[in-house]
Amino acid sequence: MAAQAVLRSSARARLLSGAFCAQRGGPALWQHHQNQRAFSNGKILVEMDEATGVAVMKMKSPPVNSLNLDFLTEFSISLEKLEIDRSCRGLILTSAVSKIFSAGLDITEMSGKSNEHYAAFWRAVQEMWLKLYGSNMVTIAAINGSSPAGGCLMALCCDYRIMADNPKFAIGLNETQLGIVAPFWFKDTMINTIGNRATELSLQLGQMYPAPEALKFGLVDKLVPEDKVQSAAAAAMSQWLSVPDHARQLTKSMMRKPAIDRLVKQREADINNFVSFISKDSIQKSLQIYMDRLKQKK
Ligand SMILES: CCCCCCCCCCCCC/C=C/C(=O)SCCNC(=O)CCNC(=O)[C@H](O)C(C)(C)COP(=O)(O)OP(=O)(O)OC[C@H]1O[C@@H](n2cnc3c(N)ncnc32)[C@H](O)[C@@H]1OP(=O)(O)O
Repeated sequence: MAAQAVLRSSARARLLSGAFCAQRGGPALWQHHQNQRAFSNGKILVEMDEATGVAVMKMKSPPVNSLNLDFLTEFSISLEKLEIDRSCRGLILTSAVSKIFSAGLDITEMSGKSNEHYAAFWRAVQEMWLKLYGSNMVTIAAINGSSPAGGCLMALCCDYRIMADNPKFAIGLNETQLGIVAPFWFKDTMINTIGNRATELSLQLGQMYPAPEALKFGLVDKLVPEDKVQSAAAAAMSQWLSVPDHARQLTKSMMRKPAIDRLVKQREADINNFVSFISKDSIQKSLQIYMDRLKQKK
């Protein structure tokens, strides 16, 4: 719990000092309506049911909910706001963009930018992972669309994953297909979910799994019809919330702390690795080819 406590207190200090807020022009405030509360800060909408203590976080950054620096900053602020709210016990993470959960890291943030920008971007990716993977809340991903790479990572950070039963929606860590490499903490998160051998296959091949295959691999826990994803997530949430918080939280921490501590210890080295890797000409070329292909498929 120590690393978690450090993380939580440093994030809280930043939040309260307004470091994020100054950049974004102030924190979004809760709007109250009967026993519902909501706030939105542009790319993310959070609705909280005060009766159940469950918040639904909807990513709404069209066209594909790609994770750019602004999005990641808003995501971390929103998550921290819920984390410090004692009345919030559970979080359902989903998308407000049709057919897409999240397209993963925004490739344009990793192309043609300065090393300072790459470092700031990577720190924000780390922050998102540390907060979501280390959350004390029950976290459930309601995966209502495709979810490659960083999108898959977000889902894997949650305690439970429910996906729309549509073979057109795929999920996986496909980094090698872009000519890049999933860092050790992406790998650890996947190993902790589906095991070593399945992760090795999956990562080397950069495999994207259509929903039914993702279920077979244990990458998601349950498939339901597309229009039942939210209600199934709410039902699963009430089951998870029936477990006493303190026991569940300590168990979660016991399972995840080694991975979290590993990144916390090597955070700066990991940023330096990312910057020197991503700024290589050969890597920039691979990303350019991948982006060109994405645009050509239209
Ligand atoms: C010892 C080892 C050392 C190693 C050191 C390691 C260091 C670390 C290395 C780096 C690690 C980086 C980790 C990266 C993680 C990532 O998340 S990379 C991103 C991966 N994402 C993808 O591959 C998704 C690509 N997108 C798609 O497959 C499809 O777009 C979609 C999500 C399935 C949606 O399809 P569709 O609805 O048909 O929409 P499109 O027309 O394809 O897209 C709409 C527009 O959005 C743009 N776009 C899509 N995805 C992204 C993205 N990820 N980033 C930025 N932009 C994206 C797309 O180009 C379209 O744009 P326009 O043409 O301008 O409309």
